[in-house]
Amino acid sequence: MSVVSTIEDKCKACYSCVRNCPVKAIKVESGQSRVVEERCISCGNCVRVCPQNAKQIVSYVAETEKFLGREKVVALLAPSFPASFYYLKPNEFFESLNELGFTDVLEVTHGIELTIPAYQEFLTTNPKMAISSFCPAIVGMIERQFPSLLPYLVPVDSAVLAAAKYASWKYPQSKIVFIGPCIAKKQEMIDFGTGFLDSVLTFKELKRMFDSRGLHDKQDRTYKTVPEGISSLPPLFPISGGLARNLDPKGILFREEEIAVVDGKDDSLLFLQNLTSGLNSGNVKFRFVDILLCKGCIDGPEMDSPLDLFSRKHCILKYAQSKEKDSLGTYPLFNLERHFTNRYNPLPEPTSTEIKEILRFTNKFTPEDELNCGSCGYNTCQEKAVAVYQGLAEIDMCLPHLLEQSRGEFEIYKERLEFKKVYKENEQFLIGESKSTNELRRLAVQASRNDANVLILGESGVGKEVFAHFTHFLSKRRDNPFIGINCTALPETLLESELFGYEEGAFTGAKKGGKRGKFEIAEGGTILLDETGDMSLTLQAKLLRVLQEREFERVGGTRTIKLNARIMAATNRDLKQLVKEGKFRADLYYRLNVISINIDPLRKRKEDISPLAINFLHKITQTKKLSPKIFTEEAINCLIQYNWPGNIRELQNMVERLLYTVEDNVIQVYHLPQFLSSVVENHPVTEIRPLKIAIQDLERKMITQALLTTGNNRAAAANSLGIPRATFYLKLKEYGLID
Ligand SMILES: Nc1ncnc2c1ncn2[C@@H]1O[C@H](COP(=O)(O)OP(=O)(O)OP(=O)(O)O)[C@@H](O)[C@H]1O
Repeated sequence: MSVVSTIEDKCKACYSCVRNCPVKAIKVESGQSRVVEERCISCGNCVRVCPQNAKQIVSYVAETEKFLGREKVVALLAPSFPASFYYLKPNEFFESLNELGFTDVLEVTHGIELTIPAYQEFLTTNPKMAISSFCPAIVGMIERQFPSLLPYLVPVDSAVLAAAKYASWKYPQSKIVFIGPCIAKKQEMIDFGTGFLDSVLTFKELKRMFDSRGLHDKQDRTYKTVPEGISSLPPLFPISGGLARNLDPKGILFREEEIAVVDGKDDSLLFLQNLTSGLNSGNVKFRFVDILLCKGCIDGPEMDSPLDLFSRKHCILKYAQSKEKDSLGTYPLFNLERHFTNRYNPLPEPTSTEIKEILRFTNKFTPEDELNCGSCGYNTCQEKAVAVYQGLAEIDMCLPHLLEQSRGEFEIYKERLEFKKVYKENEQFLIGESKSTNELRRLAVQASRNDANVLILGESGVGKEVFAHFTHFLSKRRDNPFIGINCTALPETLLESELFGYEEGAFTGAKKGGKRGKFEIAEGGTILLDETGDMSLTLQAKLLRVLQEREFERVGGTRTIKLNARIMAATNRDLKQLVKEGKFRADLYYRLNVISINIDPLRKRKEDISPLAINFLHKITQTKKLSPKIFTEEAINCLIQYNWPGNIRELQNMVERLLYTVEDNVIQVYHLPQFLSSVVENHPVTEIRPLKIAIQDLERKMITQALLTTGNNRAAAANSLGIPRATFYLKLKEYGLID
């Protein structure tokens, strides 16, 4: 259970908590920051810095109020109280506690007296360095981030736990309530305090309780006698270095230069990092490290004091002067032994390629683009990219990027329009880095310089239409329409009227005033006859005439219309074979085949897979307004290894599916469907998995094999599989093999 949580309505995603969390325990999800329990050390920095008060700490106030006034209750008082309740004299403060229902007051300083001998013994018997374990946030940090330092933590109870043991012994049948400035003590109670501590209140919570009973107004009251539990040891340890002074006031255990006094979250973190590497290289000379995550307990997150640190320290010293004793009291023997747990659970580290990929999402392509402004809560753009990879940050949480997006959308649009005619812009049509795609680019540029007919061959989904479109955009026809028409999708007569148009009354159901056909609509532009191989022989003859004469008539019309469109044709069928079989006119074939382009299947140009997948990820994310994601290198590897029978279309559909189904920022191998991940993992065929999925896999394989063996003849493929053509089409759609 985490002692800190977020009040969702209040969190406004300012990332203050992200910025101030020393252990990366804040995760931003859907614009809300939440505490990651396993990583949190309960230091309370997020509570302290949240401008919206959106972080709340677990409260035991209600529970405590239930036993106050009804049972014997001991207030176990942290020694920093004079700096928080500076406006009350100690006796007035004790009196207020008494009026609230506390029957006894016992100072945590007793815990110091109890633990000092154990610390001294540890230091005397252990020649190695020792790190104080009083600060629960530091212990939490070492357990989670610096496991190699665990053996150096002094295995002795904290002063609070020792004092709680003493209080339980001294006041049997009483409830023990620790009151202090620390949030991590709440976690310490949950983890170790069972049987000794019944509640933990913070100074802030206590003040609210005082307020509700009007106890702050009652000053100048005197406690009848000094409470029995008041220790006479000067309580110096809420001040940085105080423990070391309490521990070895005469400098017997260690020399001044052998003590490291460290405080504050940034210094502590840096110190522990340096200490870890120093120990590795044998460069550490300290005997004792007195370390606190805050700048002393007087800087605790729940001090609730307007005084500056110097004044707080002054309050403590003043109170300490009222204590005269410099020798320790005598106490019964308690078992103060303590164990620590290795909670180290490192987050995955991205490769530099993965970091680059994440940075691209917020338009950071070069080191100069990385502003390192810190507005996302991370010191550098690279750090933030790592957090994205680790699932702690969201890809688009970049203020300059969001500003640029909203401010610059219009400008960018304008700019794009201006660039429309420039080759560079059009180049984006054809994504891919393979030799084969580069060659396609070259051929497109070449083809764009003339008006010759183009025949584009290649398996289904390889990008034949994309190529045609690209060539059109490079040509001088670019400002006129590019019209694609699928010749298999329509029955013969409908296709004819779609291509040639029709006159009014040409057939039953013909529109009034007739209709322009694609040849007319494409005026000045380009027309792509897709799947030409499936055209009927009658239509082939009509098409041949158009290509020869460059003129045509509408269906039912007599007026001759000049063709002013460039003709391109595409097919996934083997046209030469169809010619041999008498299914495709040889003369039409030669007419179309002036420029012939053969596009390789995706499995033969693997270098294209990664850029294509990444490009689809970006495009689909933007157009469908989905949350951005990246692939791990291993996941991309799986995509590369697979042979993509449905080619680029299949890849595109797969990326879209993953964007919908994967909730994390990063698409990992285990998110991929089995037929993709197994390429890399090499699962045995005998592997037991859900039957439905196994059947789907097999079905998919059979379909792609049928397409391969029939030379992409869908009717023949359906026939060989023994299923109706309509069902076959549905299956192709289901497996992303057609749109
Ligand atoms: N080089 C490429 N860059 C970006 N996207 C591409 C590329 N090639 C193909 N695509 C995408 O893949 C899908 C299929 O492409 P296209 O329709 O051009 O293939 P095709 O070979 O004409 O298919 P079919 O034979 O089934 O008509 C489209 O969504 C297209 O945007």
